[in-house]
Formats: sequence, C-alpha cells, structure tokens
Amino acid sequence: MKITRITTYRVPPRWMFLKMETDEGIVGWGEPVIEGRARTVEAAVHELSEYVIGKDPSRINDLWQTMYRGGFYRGGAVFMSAIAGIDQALWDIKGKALGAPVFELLGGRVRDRMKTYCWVGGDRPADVIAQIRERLAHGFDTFKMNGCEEMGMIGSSKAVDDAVARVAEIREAFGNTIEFGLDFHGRVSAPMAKVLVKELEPFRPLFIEEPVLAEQAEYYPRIAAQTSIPLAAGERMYSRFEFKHVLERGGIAIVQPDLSHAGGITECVRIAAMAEAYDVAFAPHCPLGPIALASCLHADFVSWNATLQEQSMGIHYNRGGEVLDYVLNKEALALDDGGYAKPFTAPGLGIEVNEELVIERSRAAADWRNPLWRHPDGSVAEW
Ligand SMILES: O=C(O)C(=O)C[C@@H](O)[C@H](O)CO
Ligand SMILES: [Mg+2]
Repeated sequence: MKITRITTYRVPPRWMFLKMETDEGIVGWGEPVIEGRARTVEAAVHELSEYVIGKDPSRINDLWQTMYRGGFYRGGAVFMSAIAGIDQALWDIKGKALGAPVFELLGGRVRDRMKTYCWVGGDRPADVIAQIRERLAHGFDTFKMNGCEEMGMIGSSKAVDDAVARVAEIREAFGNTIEFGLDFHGRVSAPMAKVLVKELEPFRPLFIEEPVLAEQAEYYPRIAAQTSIPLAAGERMYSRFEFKHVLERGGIAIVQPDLSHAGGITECVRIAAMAEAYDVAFAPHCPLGPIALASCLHADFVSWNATLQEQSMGIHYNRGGEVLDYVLNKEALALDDGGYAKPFTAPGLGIEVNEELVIERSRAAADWRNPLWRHPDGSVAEW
C-alpha cells in the first residue's frame, strides 16, 4: 500500500482535519492543529508530507522518526502538531487495513471504560455553580475550570480572594460529590502560584493544572513541596524529550500531553509509559475535535496510568462547531453515566468522519485567534 495524497481542512470552531489517502482506497484521518495557528501547522503538514507521500503507511515508526529527525531541526508546537495529525491518520489506516481498533494494535485494553471530564466556567470563570448543576444532570461528576482571570506577577488580594471564593462556593454547594481541577492556564507567576496554592489547599481541588508556565517547569517541585494538591501539566510540552526533564525533576503528579500537539498516538503512548515509571498519572489534554479525542482514548485504553480524559463537548471555545457534528457514528463517542467513554468497536480510530460536512464547513472557516489580554497598565497578560 502507498500513501497517495494528504488534504487538510480547517474547520470551525478552530480545528483542522487531515485526510490521508492510499492507492488501495483506505483513508485515514488525523487532527493536526495548534489552536490559533492552524495555517502554520497546515504549512508544516504539507512540508512534512514530502517524507510521507509515496511511502508505505504501515511503517508508522519509520515515518515518525523520519518526520521528527529528517529535517535537522525538531520539536516545538508546530512541527509536533503536524507530526501528530499525520501519525493519527497512519494509525487509522493501519487499523482499517488490519480490521482492528488502534488500541488492539497497541496491545489491547487495560480497562473497560475511560473516565472523562468537562469544562465549566469559560475564559473568565463564571456561573460555574449553574454549569456544574447542568452537567451533573447529564451524568458528569468531574469538571475543570480556569482557576483565575488575569493575574499580575504580584497579584492583588482581591484576585486571590476571588479565586478562592469561587472554589469555596463550589465545595459549599456540592461537597465531595463532585471533583474539579483548576487550570491556572499559565496565567499565574511562580510567586503567585505559591500564594494561590496555599489558599486553595483546604478545598482540595482534584489537581491544579499549569501551576506555572511550561517554561517555568523548574518551579514544579518547589510548588509541589508546599502542597498536597496534585500538580498537572503537559499541554504545552511536545515530546518525550521535554517530559523527561519534568519527570526527572519531580513535582508533577499528572502529565497532560495533547495527542494533537505532542507527536500523536505514537509519541503520547511512549510519554504515558515514561510517566508510569515515575508513578505519574496520564491525563491527555483535549479541548479539540473528535479525531483528537478518539486518538486520546486509544492511548488511554492501553495506558495503565491513564486516569482522566479531557473532552471538549460544550466547552466555551466551540462556537460554530461541536465535537459530534463531524462524526457520522456519533454513538462511538457517546459518554455513559459518570462521563465514561467506552472502547471503540470499529477498526482504526473508530470514528467515521462526515467528510461532506468537513468540506462544506472548510470553505468558510474563520481563522480562530485566542483573545489578547492586557493588564490595567497596558502590558500583555497571559490568557
Ligand atoms: O483545555 C485546556 O486545558 C486548556 O488549557 C485550554 C487551552 O488549551 C486552549 O485550548 C488553548 O487554545
Ligand atoms: Mg489547560
């Protein structure tokens, strides 16, 4: 079998799908994207396709290594996202060619179902009580929200008190009947992370995500030393070679690589295995579309230390497009009571992409951009 063509489709709300065709008629789908830089990743996909077109799609490992090492320069968000989408499509093709779901090709399932969580609260966390109630009614009991709004390097007591009050209100309303993670989203400086974590300790959030920016990873062990709250990070780390330093230094209890940013299924299953060796949990980041989510779930089903899966149904970013819009066999991504995903039964990634809708919506796909926030003094604020 040979790969004959790679086509990319930028689609609302902010995703990109990749269609990989072969000379035997088997088609694979991937989701290479950096939210807000879709066109850049698209260019990288088509540059990397020079290594892929005409090749045997069954040789995933060699194609992966060729894309990663072949261009001398390597790593980073753009190229690792481009590799990720191509990798996902290769696994989709392999599964379809062999008539097996991808998790079977990776050694089979370690679990019968996978726990997922959903977002509440939006960019500026608000109305979280009402949104938790609404999601509870649909069977979810595990949530994530932004921990704060903009935060100065040395933030105000009001900003700290607002963050703590929101969490106190949640615990007041729901006690321990729900779990929730707090995403600091890179908005919090190292000094302020120490302040916030101390104030949040009594409310026991399930985890604190990106307690500081990935480029401040040396603070993870120092922050971990002052709190019992598990720290999570990984959405802005792009390969085993970045995660190894974090795992060696310690401090992170949950790694959250994104299957569409960190080299795809091939790389993220390896990252999960590395994390397991350090007794660190695996909880893939996935605020994206159905192909990314399916890829995550295959990695979850074969990774013993997979604990929680992010999924973006109903997330505040999904304007103009939702996860199941682009899936014909929607039941494949149906979440049972408690937000559990069940194993795929169809071969490959296990979802049937609605290609007609993808093509239609790609025709007028706006270029999504994240907001550019500024502090009161006019300086750029981390979003
Ligand atoms: O889902 C998460 O954990 C996030 O931090 C959301 C962020 O990744 C945006 O998708 C960036 O565009
Ligand atoms: Mg996050």
